[in-house]
Order: sequence, then structure tokens, then C-alpha cells
Amino acid sequence: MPLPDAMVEPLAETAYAKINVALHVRARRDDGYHALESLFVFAEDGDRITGEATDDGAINLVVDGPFGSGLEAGPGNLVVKAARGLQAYLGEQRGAVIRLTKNLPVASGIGGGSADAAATLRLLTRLWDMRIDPQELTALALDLGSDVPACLASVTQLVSGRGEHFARHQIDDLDGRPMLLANPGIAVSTAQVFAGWDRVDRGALDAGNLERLIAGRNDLEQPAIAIAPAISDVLNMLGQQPGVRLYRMSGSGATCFALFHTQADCSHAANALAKAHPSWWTMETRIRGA
Ligand SMILES: C[C@](O)(CO)[C@H](O)COP(=O)(O)OP(=O)(O)OC[C@H]1O[C@@H](n2ccc(N)nc2=O)[C@H](O)[C@@H]1O
Ligand SMILES: Nc1ncnc2c1ncn2[C@@H]1O[C@H](COP(=O)(O)OP(=O)(O)OP(=O)(O)O)[C@@H](O)[C@H]1O
Repeated sequence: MPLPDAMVEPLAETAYAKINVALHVRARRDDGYHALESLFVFAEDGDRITGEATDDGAINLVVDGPFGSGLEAGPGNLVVKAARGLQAYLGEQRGAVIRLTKNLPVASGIGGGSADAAATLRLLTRLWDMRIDPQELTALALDLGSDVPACLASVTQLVSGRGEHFARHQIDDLDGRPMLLANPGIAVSTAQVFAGWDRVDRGALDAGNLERLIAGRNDLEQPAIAIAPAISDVLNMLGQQPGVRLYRMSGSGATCFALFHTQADCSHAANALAKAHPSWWTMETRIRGA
């Protein structure tokens, strides 16, 4: 027997937070973007997107959640852009009512907007019953943002170019590893951080194993710290925590992450940060497996 409408659960997707375990900036390109080499991993947690299909063709977005208040729900929101882009791309006549529960800080280097856009594409292909693999949507995804193509699969990937080259990458000991994210409460503009890069190529990324990644870098750390010095405080604090294996800034900041040996180490660090800096945002999570 079919369920009455009120009991039909809306479809849901998690917009997994993206973390750049290492991010090497190799060159400034003629198109203004930068050529990067990065290992992307994804957290098991992130924003949440739910939706229901409508027949009128309209895209309506409602935003809630801890970081929802500062975010517009209109045409500038990456969820709306992704939905409209998908409608146009596939000539879809149906619309959708979408709810974005914003759990991740905005403009914080963990790709919240990019993850939301990719999750919207995954959600709507299911909602509108499109017989299409979201991986076919790479060109549309890249139009929405450099990180969006890799966010479609949201598994560990080596990413290069502006973000258009991405391939699954297996590293022992990463899947399921406890991870703490920490942000000092400062929104940082990605474009402004890239503009502060000193244009020195410090060499290629070696993502062969965790040891080599530990020897890697985030070349955007220094320009981000110049804009938001509190990033140094976050890094210092993370580096002092017992059981930390690797700590670094993610993306263009200001969020930093630390990978731990055990969940107990991670929880201990989360408590220490919350006690010393109650205003900082933290999230205790794990690296999402393939
Ligand atoms: C820093 C990273 O998050 C690392 O994963 C990404 O490179 C940024 O990805 P994103 O937020 O999706 O960035 P986009 O929305 O495409 O671009 C925002 C701005 O960042 C700069 N930008 C971005 C990506 C890139 N490879 N080079 C750049 O110089 C450009 O000034 C661009 O106008
Ligand atoms: N759904 C959304 N979530 C977050 N930001 C959005 C969204 N839609 C539009 N934006 C805009 O996109 C900009 C970048 O937001 P986002 O949170 O993706 O940045 P980020 O985490 O620094 O990304 P990256 O790691 O890719 O550099 C913000 O200035 C914000 O106003």
C-alpha cells in the first residue's frame, strides 16, 4: 500500500566537508586561476540537503542550521545555481523545494558551498529520476566552482589543474581516521588568499603515502595567515595535541584540521580546544572511506 503523502520522507544527501590534506600551488595560469596539486579527503559529516520534486519548474530553497543565518537562499546560493544549471543542462521541466541545513562555516576552506552544489546535483538526479551518473556532470560542476567536480564522488582523490583533473587515490591508513576540524570564526575570501600567493613554485606533491603527505604543504597557509593571523593560533594549538599525526590548514582557510592516531586522542583535542577557545568552531569527525 503506498504511504500517504505526509509520510513520504524527502530524499536526503550529505554535503561532505572537503579537506585538502596537502595543497601545492604550482603556477598562476593565464586565465587567472592557479594550477594546483592537492589530495582531497572528505569528512563523514557536513551540510544536509533534502528535497521534494514539484511540477511547476520553480527552484525554492530554505536555509537553516547553525550557519544558515548569514547565507542568502536566492539565486546566488550554490544550491540554487546547481539546481538551475542541472535543469538547463538536461531540459528538465520539474522543479524542487530544497532545504539546506548549513552545519559548516561559510567561506572556510572546507568547500561547504562546493559540497552543497555537488550534493544538490546528486539529490536532483535521484529526485527527478534521471538515468544519469552524477559523474557525467563534471563540466556543469566545474562551472559552479573548481572544487565541485571532486565533490561529486566525495571520496579521497588526487586533484590537479584548476580542479578539472581528479582521480580516486588510495592511501593506507586514511579511511576512517579520526579528524578534528577547527576554525577561529573568521571567513576568508578564496580569491583574496590566492592573490596573496608569492608566486614561488615550491615543488610537486608526493601523495604516495601518509609519511610523504606529512612532508607536503599547504601553499596558501602563509597568504591566509597574513589576512587572518588567528590561523597560526589554531595551527599551534592543534600541533600541541597528544596523538596528532598530521595537522595543516585546509584550502584557502581559515579552517585547519588534524588527523589523530585514535578517536580518544581526537576527542581529547576537541575538548582542549573548546576549553581554551570557546568561540572557535570545531567538528570531530572521521575521513570518509571509499
Ligand atoms: C582553494 C581550493 O578550495 C582548494 O581545493 C580551491 O582551489 C578553490 O575552489 P573554489 O572555492 O571552488 O573556487 P572557485 O569558486 O572556482 O574560485 C574562486 C576564486 O579562487 C581563485 N582560484 C580558485 C581555484 C584555483 N585553482 N585558482 C584560483 O586562483 C580565483 O580567484 C577564483 O575566482
Ligand atoms: N550553499 C552555500 N554554502 C556556502 N557558501 C555559499 C553557498 N552558496 C554560495 N556561497 C558563497 O560562496 C562563497 C564560498 O563559500 P564556501 O563555504 O564554499 O567557501 P570555502 O569553504 O572557502 O571553499 P573552498 O574550500 O572551496 O575554498 C561564500 O562567500 C558564500 O557567500
